[in-house]
Amino acid sequence: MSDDMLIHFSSNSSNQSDQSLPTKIAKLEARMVGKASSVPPAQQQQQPQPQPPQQLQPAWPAISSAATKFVGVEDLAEPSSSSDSDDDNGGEFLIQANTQKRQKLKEDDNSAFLESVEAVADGRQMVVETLNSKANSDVNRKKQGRGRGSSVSGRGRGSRINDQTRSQVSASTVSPSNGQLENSYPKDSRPKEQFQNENCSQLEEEVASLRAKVATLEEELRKSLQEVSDYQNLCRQLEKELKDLKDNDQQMKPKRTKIVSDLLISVSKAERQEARMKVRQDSLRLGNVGVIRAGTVISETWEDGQVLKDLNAHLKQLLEAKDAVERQRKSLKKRQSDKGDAVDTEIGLQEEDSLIQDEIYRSRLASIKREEEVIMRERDRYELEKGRLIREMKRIRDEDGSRFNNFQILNHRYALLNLLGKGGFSEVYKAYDLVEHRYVACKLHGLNAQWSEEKKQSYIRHAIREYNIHKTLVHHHIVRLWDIFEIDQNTFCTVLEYCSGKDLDAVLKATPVLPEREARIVIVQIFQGLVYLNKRTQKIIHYDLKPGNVLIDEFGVAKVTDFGLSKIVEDDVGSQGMELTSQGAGTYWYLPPECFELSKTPLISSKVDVWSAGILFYQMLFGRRPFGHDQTQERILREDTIIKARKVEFPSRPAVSNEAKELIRRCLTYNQAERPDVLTIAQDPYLTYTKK
Ligand SMILES: Nc1ncnc2c1ncn2[C@@H]1O[C@H](COP(=O)(O)OP(=O)(O)OP(=O)(O)O)[C@@H](O)[C@H]1O
Repeated sequence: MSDDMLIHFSSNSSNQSDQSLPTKIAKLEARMVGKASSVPPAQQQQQPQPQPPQQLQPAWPAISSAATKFVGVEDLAEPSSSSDSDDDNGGEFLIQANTQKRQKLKEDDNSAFLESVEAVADGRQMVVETLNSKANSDVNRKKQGRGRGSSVSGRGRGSRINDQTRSQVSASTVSPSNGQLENSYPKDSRPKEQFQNENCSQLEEEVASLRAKVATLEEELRKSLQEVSDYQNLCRQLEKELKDLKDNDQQMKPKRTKIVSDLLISVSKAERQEARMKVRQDSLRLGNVGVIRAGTVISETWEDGQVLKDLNAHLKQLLEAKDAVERQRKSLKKRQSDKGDAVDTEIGLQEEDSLIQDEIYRSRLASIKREEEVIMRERDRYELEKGRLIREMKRIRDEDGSRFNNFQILNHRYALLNLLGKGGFSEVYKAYDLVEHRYVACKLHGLNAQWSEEKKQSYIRHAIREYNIHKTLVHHHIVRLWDIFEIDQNTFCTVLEYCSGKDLDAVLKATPVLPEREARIVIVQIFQGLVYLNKRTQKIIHYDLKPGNVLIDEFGVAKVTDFGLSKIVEDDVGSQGMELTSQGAGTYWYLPPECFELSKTPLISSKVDVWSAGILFYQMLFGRRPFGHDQTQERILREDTIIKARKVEFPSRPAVSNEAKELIRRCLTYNQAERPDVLTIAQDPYLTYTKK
């Protein structure tokens, strides 16, 4: 690291330095120890041999040589004959040379003056170089002492010092504009020796400051190295801690899983207890299932609870009161007509009495009616509660009868909690995924042990097909399917995204009519899911859209589920649609007329889902289905109810916007060819929201 840093420093400085610095340093070193310059032999040959002072050439050529060099300050690094031949007494030679030069100056003022200054500068330069060379050799010695000497770094620093010094020399001596002396060193007023000494001390100061900088940098480097080593130690320590934590985590995993599932189980047990307690309390108010025995046949019947009994008794009383008042009113009218032949004055009085009496009866009847309405509303509310109670009783009974009710952990990861509900061939449990740490819905598909092997295989094929379709669907308004696995020979499980709210069927049972605004946002979400199904490369017809297959979570997000009857639209399907091979399946109130076509195999498309969505929307708005609402599936089929469903009628109440009605009309277009498909109807302005 320290070497890198040094190389870095030196490479930076060498960018600005002259390239001949090693040569110069070598020369300076040679001067200092009195040896020959270490420049390459070829270069040495061209240079004049050093001469003893008494044999020194007259100053003029030496000065002129120095002056030639000084003119090009950037060329200072080039070896000159005078500087090359200088030893440690070089300063002295220059003093001599300058003395001669002063004489010459008198003869030639301008040129000689300039040359003199240049020679002085050259002398300074040499002193600088000598000092720098010393500084460099100090630094190098230090580095070599640490076994990390680098000629590159030594050169870099030296060259930088030289560059700085050179630029100072040039700046202080010659004006770049006119080449005239700026006279920071007066040529005649001070003796040369003093001048040299001043320069020397100045340069020594610089060298000292540079040494101080080097020392600071070395100190910083030492600190950085210490920091690096500290960080490395810290890293090693943290790595070890992380590894320990991971090992610990691995060891703790089964324990943690056990704690989580135990907690979940105790919460679920508490919920089960609470649910049963609530059912018991509600049964007292709302009713219970009783058993009727008729000979050997035992059947179940519903017995209303006290609240409903009281309400019904109250209603009966009101009815009796109403009958009584009406009877009184009738007899009053009869009396009036019987006394029609009385005297005029009496008639006047009696008429007024009769009118008042009649008004009393009328008023009483109106008040009974009002009371009756209140009680009826209350009874309806209790009836809905009763419906909920009956469903909850059924769920509890199914849970108690389920073989999965004892909190098993399936597939080593899904902790089964409480039963959500039971469908035709499946039980859906709320469960907790101990790997992904989220709630899921585990749908347990049970094959009837009595079924033939062929039927079992067909059911499994069907479920795998559903899984393969469903697992590829990833959309906010479609319930995700996470997993599928076998439990035993007759049971397998699909793992679904858990929706914390209710299904739309339960919502509509609790509140059969939704305000238009709420119904609209539900249908919009359903259509968004349908659009997704129809924008995929492999288009899908859901085929079983009904309130029970729309789940609404606690935040009000609606999601389409149950792809058990869905169809993949193959690429080669014509514009009319694909053949319906599973005719008869589905929920008839929600299927379009083409699905009941018997004369030929019906062709179906996404327009089936458009029809079903239209029925759903109608039901949310008006509290009933538009076709065959009170009929059974069997009767719908027998009476061709849907085949006859040519036109949709709207009740006058509740009031619903024309846009909503128009959307329903479009969805329930009888003729399949004229009915818009999913992508077309999704463009309906009613199904899009824009900022007003
Ligand atoms: N992903 C889920 N999240 C939460 N509850 C669910 C989920 N899937 C189903 N349920 C609930 O489980 C119960 C049973 O669901 P299932 O789909 O088996 O019923 P179904 O639609 O009545 O039956 P079938 O599929 O035979 O028509 C329903 O009450 C439903 O609301």
